[in-house]
Amino acid sequence: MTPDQLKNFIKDVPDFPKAGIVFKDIAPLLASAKARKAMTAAIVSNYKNQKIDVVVGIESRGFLFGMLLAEALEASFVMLRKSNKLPGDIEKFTYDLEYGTDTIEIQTDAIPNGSHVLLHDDVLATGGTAGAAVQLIEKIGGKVISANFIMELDFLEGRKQLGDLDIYSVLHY
Ligand SMILES: O=P(O)(O)OC[C@H]1O[C@H](OP(=O)(O)OP(=O)(O)O)[C@H](O)[C@@H]1O
Ligand SMILES: Nc1ncnc2[nH]cnc12
Repeated sequence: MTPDQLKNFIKDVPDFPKAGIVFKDIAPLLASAKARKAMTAAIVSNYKNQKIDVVVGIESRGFLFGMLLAEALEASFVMLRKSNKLPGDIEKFTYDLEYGTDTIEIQTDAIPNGSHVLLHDDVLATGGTAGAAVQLIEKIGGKVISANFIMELDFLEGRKQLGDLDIYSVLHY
């Protein structure tokens, strides 16, 4: 499936969750086994020659394909969660969203020192979430080698929050 064909599985929902936001709903992509497989294959093929020890998925939509990618890449999977969800010692970071603020957390012992980490989320919008995620992962000893997204909202210039990090987004809007 080409990226243009995969775009048929992303539904635009105007004015959600706030007036003026066009929400990109991945529910049709999740519903189709064929589209899910094509999306996973597109991402995996981009990383086939790279050493990836850990896939970190961002709660909650980042967990969905994050786990499929970890499985396909035979990597570990680690959850980056919203506030007060993870037990034990944690690192946290508060950041701005396209529509509000949020805090993410990771367990301090989740990633062996120096591990090659692929960060995954469904959407790169303003880049606040992904930027916070990279800082948290590196603070606990991971080396983020690339960030990957199902889609990137180019007009919000989120990749500017990620410096010179390698970024691969399957779909662009
Ligand atoms: O680039 P940014 O502006 O930071 O926005 C991107 C983030 O926003 C959405 O998460 P949301 O907070 O809606 O949570 P969800 O995954 O639980 O639906 C999306 O899944 C990304 O994590
Ligand atoms: N417009 C959007 N659609 C879906 N998820 C998002 N996360 C941030 N902005 C979003």
